[in-house]
Amino acid sequence: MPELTPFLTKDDIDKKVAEIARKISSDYQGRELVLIGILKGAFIFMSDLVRHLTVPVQVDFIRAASYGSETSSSGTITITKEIETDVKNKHVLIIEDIIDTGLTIGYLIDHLKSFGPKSVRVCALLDKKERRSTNVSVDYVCYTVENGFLVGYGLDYAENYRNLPGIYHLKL
Ligand SMILES: O=P(O)(O)OC[C@H]1O[C@H](OP(=O)(O)OP(=O)(O)O)[C@H](O)[C@@H]1O
Ligand code: HPA
Ligand SMILES: [Mg+2]
Repeated sequence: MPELTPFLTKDDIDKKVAEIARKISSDYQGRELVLIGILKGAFIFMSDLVRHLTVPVQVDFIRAASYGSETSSSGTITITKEIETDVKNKHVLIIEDIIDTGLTIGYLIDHLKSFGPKSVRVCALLDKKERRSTNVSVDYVCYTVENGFLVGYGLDYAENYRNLPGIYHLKL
C-alpha cells in the first residue's frame, strides 16, 4: 500500500492562497483578466483562489495531461479540452497545481500566446524545481518544494487522492 506523509495542512494552504490572491488582485486592478485553470490538477486551487480575488475575472479551463498513472512525465502533452473564451487582447493568468519538469506549462504558455492575449503569466500552488527540464518563469508561487511526489488538494497519483484537503508526500 502507498504511504502518505503529511506535508501541508489545509489551514497552511488557505493562508497562502489568500495571500497570493491579494497580490494578484493588486497587480491586475483595472485590467481585463482571464484565469485559465489546467485540468484536472488545478481544479481545487483555482476554486479557492477565485473566491479570494477582489478584481473582476473571467474563468476558463484547458485540459492537458502527461503523467497518466506514472510518477514521471511521459514527455508528451495532450490537450483534450480547449479554452472556450476569446482571450485576444486580454490578460491571461494560467493557474497550475504544480510545475515539475515544466513541460506542461511551457507547452501551454506557447499554445495560449497563439490566441493573441495582451499578456500571459503563470500562478502555481507548488513549484518543484528538482526535475525542471525547461526554462519557465513562474510569476506567482505559493510554495517552492524540494522533491518527492505530492498528492492531495487536486494532485493525483493514478487519479487517486485528489480529494484530500491537505497535501501529502507519497511513498510507493
Ligand atoms: O511540469 P510537468 O512535469 O509537466 O508536471 C506538471 C503537470 O503534471 C500534472 O498534470 P497531469 O499530467 O498529471 O494531469 P492532471 O492535472 O489531470 O493530473 C500537473 O497537474 C501539472 O499539470
Ligand atoms: O508531485 C506531483 N504530484 C502529482 N502530480 C504531479 N505532476 C507532476 N508532479 C507531480
Ligand atoms: Mg496527474
